[in-house]
Parts: sequence; structure tokens; C-alpha cells
Amino acid sequence: MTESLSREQLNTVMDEADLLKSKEEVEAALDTLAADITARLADKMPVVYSIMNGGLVVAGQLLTRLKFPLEQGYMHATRYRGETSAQADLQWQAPPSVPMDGRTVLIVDDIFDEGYTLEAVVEACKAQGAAEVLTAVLVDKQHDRKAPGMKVDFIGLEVEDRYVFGFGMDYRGYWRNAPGIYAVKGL
Ligand SMILES: O=P(O)(O)OC[C@H]1O[C@H](OP(=O)(O)OP(=O)(O)O)[C@H](O)[C@@H]1O
Ligand code: HPA
Repeated sequence: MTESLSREQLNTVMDEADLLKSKEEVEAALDTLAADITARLADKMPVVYSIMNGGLVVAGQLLTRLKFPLEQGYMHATRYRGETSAQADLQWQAPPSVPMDGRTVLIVDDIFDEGYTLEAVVEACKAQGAAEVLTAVLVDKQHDRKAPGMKVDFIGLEVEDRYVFGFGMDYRGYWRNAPGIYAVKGL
């Protein structure tokens, strides 16, 4: 783990960051995501899992836009663990909290970056007997380093290939609470 940052350093990160998507743009994207998900899943009584920690804010803001019966659960899988580049292994810190045997499952996360996290989560859901597994992310980062063959079913916004934070995404563990999507200066 790299050295922890001071409050002053963290405030500087925010002051110097580039705003890529405003709160209003994110909220409009969440409305569209919710409409697309509703069209596909309204009659499925799905289990909607947030991938902790990053998926917490997106799932929270998405769920109240979904006006059909669903169950909500969480799981925690992490590759980055507070760093700005991925570690070799995916760590499971909390397994799925609601049984999914025979169910339609929707996985909600903040970002589709290289895609190895979502790929492993989808595989884990299938191994646990889910009938159908769909994925939704707020942000799809644009680059050519994606896990081969990995596709996401519902995407809110596209962002350029920079390290981003806000709306659930962290910079070194902080600023998940930022009300917009920001790119760190120099990253
Ligand atoms: O597409 P990938 O390259 O696999 O990266 C995306 C994943 O990385 C982040 O999680 P992280 O590992 O940082 O855990 P956290 O949510 O607890 O911060 C993010 O929340 C996604 O789950
Ligand atoms: O750009 C990112 N920001 C925050 N978390 C992430 N996890 C993968 N990529 C990112």
C-alpha cells in the first residue's frame, strides 16, 4: 500500500481535477440506465447486487429509479484495493449476500475499466446457479485493454482513458462522495 495522503493533499487532488461529467449529466445517465433496465427486467423479479465498494453510490441512486419488484444484495470483490492500478489477483472480501439459484441477477458497479472484476463476478454468479446474469455500470472507460470478450449489458456514460473518481469511484480510498465524475490531474 502506498503512503496515506493528508487532508490538504486530498483537497488539492479535487481542486486540480478535471470535471468530465457533471452531477446533472450523471443523473440524466442514471435515468436512461433505469429506463433501459426496466424495459428488460421489469417482469423478472431480479436480485440486484451492488459490487462494493464502488457500486454502492450507483446502486443507491439507481435502485430508487426502478419501479418494479426486486431484491437487493451486495458482494465485495476488489482488484485495486486503494491503488490506482490493479493488483494481480481479485480478492473476495464478502461473498454474495442473497441466494441466486435460478434467479435473474443484475450486477451493478461503478466502472467497467479492464473488466476483469465484472468477468469474475459474472462467473461466480453463474457458478452459484443464477439463471441469467446481466451487468450495469455507470461508466465505461474507453481503451483497448478490456478483458477479451467481456461485454456489459447497460452502460451509463463513456469516459476517456484517465483515472477517474466520484459517484462511488475512489482516488486512493477517498472522494467516492464527489458529486460528479472527475479525472485526477496527470493520471
Ligand atoms: O474493470 P476493472 O479493471 O476490473 O476495474 C473495475 C473495478 O475496480 C473498482 O473496484 P476496486 O477493485 O477498486 O474495489 P473497490 O470498489 O472496493 O474500490 C471498481 O469499483 C470496479 O469494481
Ligand atoms: O479509473 C478508476 N477510478 C476508480 N476506480 C477504478 N477502478 C478501476 N478503474 C478505476
